[in-house]
Amino acid sequence: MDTTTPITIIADSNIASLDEFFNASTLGQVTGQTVNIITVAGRDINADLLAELQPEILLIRSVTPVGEALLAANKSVRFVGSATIGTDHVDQEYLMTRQITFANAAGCSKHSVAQYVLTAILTLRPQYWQQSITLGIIGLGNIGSSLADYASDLGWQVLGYDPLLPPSDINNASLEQVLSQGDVVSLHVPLTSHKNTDTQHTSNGSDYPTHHLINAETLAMMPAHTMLINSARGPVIQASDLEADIERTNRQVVLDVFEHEPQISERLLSKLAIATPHIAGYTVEGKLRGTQIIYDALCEQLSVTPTQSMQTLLPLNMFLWSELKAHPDRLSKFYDIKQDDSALREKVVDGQVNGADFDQLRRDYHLRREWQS
Ligand SMILES: NC(=O)C1=CN([C@@H]2O[C@H](COP(=O)(O)OP(=O)(O)OC[C@H]3O[C@@H](n4cnc5c(N)ncnc54)[C@H](O)[C@@H]3O)[C@@H](O)[C@H]2O)C=CC1
Ligand SMILES: O=C(O)C(=O)[C@H](O)COP(=O)(O)O
Repeated sequence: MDTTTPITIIADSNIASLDEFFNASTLGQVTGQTVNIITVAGRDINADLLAELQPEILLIRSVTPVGEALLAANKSVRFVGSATIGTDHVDQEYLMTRQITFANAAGCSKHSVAQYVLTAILTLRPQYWQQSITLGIIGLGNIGSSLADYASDLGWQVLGYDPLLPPSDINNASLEQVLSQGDVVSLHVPLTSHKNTDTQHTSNGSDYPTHHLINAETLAMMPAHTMLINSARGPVIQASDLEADIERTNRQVVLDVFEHEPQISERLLSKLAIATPHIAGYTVEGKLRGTQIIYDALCEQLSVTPTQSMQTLLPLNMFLWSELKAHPDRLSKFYDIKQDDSALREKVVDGQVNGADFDQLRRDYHLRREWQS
C-alpha cells in the first residue's frame, strides 16, 4: 500500500460528525494513509464529480441515487455507506455486480421515528393519553415494533400487518383489518416495487410491493375518524388519491414524507393536519448512530479496529420517557412538532414548497433528542 496516497472519501455534508469518524487516525491506522474527505450536498453528488475526484469511498444519505447512472464510468469506488435506514435509493444488485461493498444503518433512528409518531398522535388527540385506542401499524420491523412497544406501554391495543414476518402478538391482522379497525394507522414499510417490473429500482422488487400501497381502494377501507401517518417514504401513498380522500372524509393525515419530495404543493399541504420536512429520524442520537454504523462497516472493509464511538460525542440527555408518561402536559417541551409544521408551511411560495427550501429546512434542522427509557 502506498502510504502517500490519501484515502479519498466523498460524503454527503448532511452526515453527522463526519470529521470525528472519518480521519487519518480512525482510518489510516494500518496503512499510515491520510484521509481526504470532500463534503458535498447529497443531491450534488454525480457521475462527473466521481470521475473528477476518483474517491474509493462514497458516504451518502437518502437523497443520492446510487446505481449504474452514477457509477458506470467510475472505477475507483469500492465502498458505499448510506447513513440511513431506507435503501430504496441504492441499486444493491448493481453494486454487487461491481463488487462494491454496501452498508446501510439499519435501525439507527427507530426510536426517533417511533417518538415522532407518538408525538403526532398525542398532539392531535391528547385524549389518547387516557384512552385504550387501537393503533394500526403496517410494517413491523425496527420502527414498527419499537412503536408497538411504546403503544403497549400506554395501554393501547396494536393491530399490525407485516406479510414478510411470522404471526406474533403484534403481527396479528390482515391489511384490511388494520385499515378498517385502527383509530390511527401508521406506515413503517420500505419503498418497494413489483418484482421484475421495475426499471428504476432494479434491486427493490418485492412480492408485497409498497409503492402506492395506500391508494383509493385501501383508503376506502378506512373510517373517516382514522388518522393516517406516513413517516416511511412518500410514494407509499398515492398523493392524488389521498387528497381526494381528505376532501371526502376530512381525515386527519400526518405526513413527514411526500410522493413528490422535495416539492410539496400548497394544495396538499393545506389539507394535512401535520406536515414536516422528512425529519422524523432527525435526532442527535439517530443521526450519530447512522454515522457510527457505516463507520464500523467501513472499518471492517479496511481491516482497521473501530476507535471512535458516538457515546463520546453525545451531550447529556435529560429527556426521559418515564417523565413524559407521568406528565403528558410536557409533550411540547419534549418535542414541539407544531413548530416543525409551521416552519414548513412558512416556506410556501407561488403555490408550493420548492425543493431548495425543503432541503434547507432539513440541513439547518435543530436536531431533537431521543427520549431515553
Ligand atoms: N421519515 C424518516 O425520517 C425515516 C424514514 N424511514 C423509513 O422507514 C422505513 C422502515 O424502517 P424500519 O422499520 O427501520 O425498517 P425495517 O426493514 O426494520 O422494517 C420494515 C418492515 O416492513 C415490512 N414490509 C415490507 N413490505 C411490506 C408490506 N407490503 N406490508 C407490510 N409490511 C411490509 C418488512 O417485512 C419489515 O419487517 C425505512 O425503509 C425508511 O424508508 C426510516 C428512518 C427515518
Ligand atoms: O434513515 C432513513 O431512511 C431516512 O429517511 C433518513 O432519516 C432521512 O434522512 P436523509 O438521508 O434524507 O438525511
